[in-house]
Amino acid sequence: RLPSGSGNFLLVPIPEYPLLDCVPNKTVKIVVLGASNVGKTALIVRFLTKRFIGDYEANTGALYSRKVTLDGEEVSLQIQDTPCVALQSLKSISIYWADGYVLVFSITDNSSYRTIQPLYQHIRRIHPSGNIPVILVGNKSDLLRARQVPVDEGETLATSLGGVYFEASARENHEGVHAAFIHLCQEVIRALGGGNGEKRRGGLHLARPKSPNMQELKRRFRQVLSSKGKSATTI
Ligand SMILES: Nc1nc2c(ncn2[C@@H]2O[C@H](COP(=O)(O)OP(=O)(O)OP(=O)(O)O)[C@@H](O)[C@H]2O)c(=O)[nH]1
Repeated sequence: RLPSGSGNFLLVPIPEYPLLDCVPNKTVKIVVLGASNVGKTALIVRFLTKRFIGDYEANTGALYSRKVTLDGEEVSLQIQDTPCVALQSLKSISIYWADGYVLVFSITDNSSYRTIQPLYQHIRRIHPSGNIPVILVGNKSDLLRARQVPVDEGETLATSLGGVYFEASARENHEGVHAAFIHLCQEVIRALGGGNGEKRRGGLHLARPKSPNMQELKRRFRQVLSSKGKSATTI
């Protein structure tokens, strides 16, 4: 369990905003999926607290709820951590509920990379008609000597899933993790506010360019990155 005497470990559970405190009609729901031990919980905690938690209680499938500011808009973000990936057990986890998915593998574990494709197929089955926003995260990028999955394989896989690939280290830094989650949130907002039909929700009116193009997306992404020091989270 928790090693004693280390100031680097988060010893208290992360408090959640009560769901009632959510920003009305502006909720982004994200599920984090991947094989066991790839760092799903560590990534979520790093994103929400900027801290790395080492060893801690087993992942029980916590739901984290936070307010974040995206492009000047306050949004309630709900992130579901999932304890395992056995496809049959996914049915019992509320992944149907999600607006977007973070698919995580560890760059040091080829088998975790191979779980991504079947996981994605499962997501497609439950969202057959929609372009459901997905990102692929290769975690543990600090363990370069133990790398089993080359960067280009991550990129190729992400492209085939229709998403973007991020390498990150929940252990070493906040930036890559932050960039990945913020990118997904923006994709979700675009999908919810746009007209893909399946996921449009009544009452959700988020500012978005009428015809988003790559230049505009890059500009907004740079904006988020340059303000990262000010923290996009409200915790
Ligand atoms: N070196 C390194 N270790 C990491 C990183 N992220 C997580 N870990 C370690 O990997 C182990 C697994 O991390 P978790 O966050 O529990 O992984 P998980 O995917 O939530 O695991 P499950 O609860 O089994 O689903 C822990 O010992 C973490 O300290 C990372 O970026 N680099």
